[in-house]
Amino acid sequence: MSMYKVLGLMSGTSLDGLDMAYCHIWEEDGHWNFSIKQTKDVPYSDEMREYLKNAIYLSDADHAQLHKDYGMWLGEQSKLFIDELGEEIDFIASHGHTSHHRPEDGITFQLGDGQFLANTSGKQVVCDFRTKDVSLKGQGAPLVPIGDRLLFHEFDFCLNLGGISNISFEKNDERIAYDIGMANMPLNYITHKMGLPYDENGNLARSGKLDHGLLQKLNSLEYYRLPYPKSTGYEWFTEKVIPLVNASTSANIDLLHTLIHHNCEQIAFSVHKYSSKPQNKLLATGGGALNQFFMDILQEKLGPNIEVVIPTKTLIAYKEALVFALMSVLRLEGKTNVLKSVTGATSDSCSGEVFFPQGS
Ligand SMILES: Nc1ncnc2c1ncn2[C@@H]1O[C@H](COP(=O)(O)OP(=O)(O)OP(=O)(O)O)[C@@H](O)[C@H]1O
Ligand SMILES: CC(=O)N[C@H]1[C@@H]2OC[C@@H](O2)[C@@H](O)[C@@H]1O[C@H](C)C(=O)O
Repeated sequence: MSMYKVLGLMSGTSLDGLDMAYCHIWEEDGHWNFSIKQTKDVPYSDEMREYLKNAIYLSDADHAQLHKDYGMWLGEQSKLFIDELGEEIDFIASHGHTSHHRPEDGITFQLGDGQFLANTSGKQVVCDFRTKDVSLKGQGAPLVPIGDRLLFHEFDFCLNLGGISNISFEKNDERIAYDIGMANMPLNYITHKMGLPYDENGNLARSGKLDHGLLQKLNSLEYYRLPYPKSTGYEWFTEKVIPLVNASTSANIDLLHTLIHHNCEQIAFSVHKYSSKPQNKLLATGGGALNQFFMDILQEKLGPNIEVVIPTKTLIAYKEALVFALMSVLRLEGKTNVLKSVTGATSDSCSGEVFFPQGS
């Protein structure tokens, strides 16, 4: 039995910062196991957040520069964390930060150059986990469901509430997953206007009231009627969601309240459609699981037959970094780490580019 010591790096759509999870991962009797040994969150400076957020609008030259600079920054942060750990690691698994995602045009791009990351950290790196799947006509997302299947099989549904919400579950022995819609992205859009990073615990949303007109317009968005496989991102949010939110004259707290109801209705719609047992367990992770009002409304909309399980804060915040660590192990063992049943690609794949440190 080999035990891998992996540093997983994730930068999500909420743009809070870099999530780092040092994990032990091993396979025993045909089952994958994990232990998250230590974690670190490096918040982005306002300047860096703006750069990453606007990367989609950069010129080719500036985008290439940011790719290299961010790769070096990831390497520096990894080196600092590894020094703090005081332990040797085997390799780094880096998701990077998505700047472009248009799978229908064959495009997905994660910032954070793997070679510069490897050179700066002095460690082997596995990164660029989405391109191969998109080249196979897949959505290139979500990727975490392979981890849901291999590490969290005791749950009927795995729901992640980051900037975007996504869900995964088994159906006829196949893993199915897709982005349901938005989660914290529009909530943060409103709280930023109020001068707050986010709505702690959902307290502001709880004090608001429902804007029925907005709820109905949001629920009517075409994306929700598309069949899976499907994925979404910042582009959909700016083009389709923001205009509806901006058109409402409701107070900010009412918008927060309504957006949470809307999210939970869409999640409940998916879960009810695909639940096949009398009693089901749903694992809720991502920052939204820390929003108590969100969790209360979710449980209310799901009803008593679906139990919402909220895990430790470590798993809530670092599950995605952990799964990219697992994906890198699978990549180096030459095993499938991206499922066509999830992404709609023409085949499963063993995805990720590998870089070895160069120079001294
Ligand atoms: N205590 C809290 N109360 C309410 N909301 C919270 C709390 N903590 C975090 N959040 C929300 O969760 C967000 C971060 O979630 P997370 O880190 O899972 O997103 P992400 O990984 O960037 O997104 P994605 O998975 O879509 O790429 C914050 O921006 C905030 O909106
Ligand atoms: C293209 C891209 O970066 N997509 C992210 C994003 O953030 C959440 C959702 O949209 C999901 O599709 C994906 O991330 C997670 C980690 C995934 O691939 O499973």
